[in-house]
Amino acid sequence: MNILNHIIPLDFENVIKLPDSHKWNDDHRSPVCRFPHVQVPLIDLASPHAASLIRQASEEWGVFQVKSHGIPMSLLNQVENQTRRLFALPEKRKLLAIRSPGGSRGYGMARISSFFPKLLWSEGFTIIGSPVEHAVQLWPHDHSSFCEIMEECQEEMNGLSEKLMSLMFCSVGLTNQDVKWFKPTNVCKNPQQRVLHLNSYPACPDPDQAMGLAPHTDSSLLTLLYQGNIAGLQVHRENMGWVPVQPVDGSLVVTVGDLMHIISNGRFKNCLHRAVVNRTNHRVSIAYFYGPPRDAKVSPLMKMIDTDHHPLYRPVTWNEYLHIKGTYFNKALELIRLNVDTKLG
Ligand SMILES: C=C1C[C@]23C[C@@]1(O)CC[C@H]2[C@@]12CCC[C@@](C)(C(=O)O1)[C@H]2[C@@H]3C(=O)O
Ligand SMILES: O=C(O)CCC(=O)C(=O)O
Ligand SMILES: [Fe+2]
Repeated sequence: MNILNHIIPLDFENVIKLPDSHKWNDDHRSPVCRFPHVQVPLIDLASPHAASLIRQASEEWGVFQVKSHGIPMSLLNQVENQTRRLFALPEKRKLLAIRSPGGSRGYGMARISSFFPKLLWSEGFTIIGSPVEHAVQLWPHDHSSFCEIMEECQEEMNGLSEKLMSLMFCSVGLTNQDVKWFKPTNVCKNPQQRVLHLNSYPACPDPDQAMGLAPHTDSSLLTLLYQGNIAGLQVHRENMGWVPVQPVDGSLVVTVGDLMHIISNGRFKNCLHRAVVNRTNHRVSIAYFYGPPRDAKVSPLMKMIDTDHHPLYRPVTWNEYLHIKGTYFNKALELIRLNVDTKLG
């Protein structure tokens, strides 16, 4: 298959029947959890117990939803509207901002697509740092509202990610000083660290055979996801299967990424998740990937290691890990795992 087939999405506007290239078989579309009462934890960040609830959710699930998070609903609505505005553009215009092969920024199918035998019923747009360069191509005379709203979103999501990181550290007895590279400032100075990814899942003529976003874990420390009020995200829980994450008005989903799994020395679960599609509604979601400074080596934190808990992973930078993930996908963690006999020091 041509490499661009995994970057250029289908022109969904003009499709009335699911093409074979997008028909997934049952092995890939394993069913949802049989217990409807099983729900991803919803945590009120205003609660005095927030830190311990986050620890428990991160150890058991690797995912939770948060409310009272402080990001104004008006901003989330504007981000959703701008996202819909972008994906409603004609395919020809969106292709002006196409991601280059091997690149990370711009319009296209999610990078994981090339690791699966069938194509995804979705399109995405990744912003790293300033969105301006691509926004000018999309709206030559009217890009400023998109840029202002996306930049404000990056700033707010960065602040919330830092707050959640501090709570997670605190919940396992760490202070911010225990983590050399973690310097919460509330203002994200390094543009490379502001990764915002917009997802679009058009209504699908045969949702049971299609896949919005195939099962994956995120490479980040944490991912914040706004999914509006249309369901589609499912998380995998051992012994239960795929659990749908019900949208809760104004709340955000927080998933633990691979790098958090590494620095917690396996204590926090990295969350395997996927997105399914539906017949009637065009769903969009907005993901903010929070990671360490690009050149900082991250490794299991000293306080997570003792004679019973040897370090499980070697040090990696976020850039290096993204490269390994982009090449080996779900084998990436295995490839940086240390031998069980490796001793401290
Ligand atoms: C920082 C990043 C995380 C990401 C790869 C990227 O360089 C930019 C896009 C991100 C994304 C979004 C959709 C799912 C995902 C697995 C993918 O294919 O591209 C993630 C990547 C990731 O977490 O590895
Ligand atoms: O759209 C969703 O619910 C999931 C998005 C996601 O997993 C991602 O962007 O990494
Ligand atoms: Fe994801």
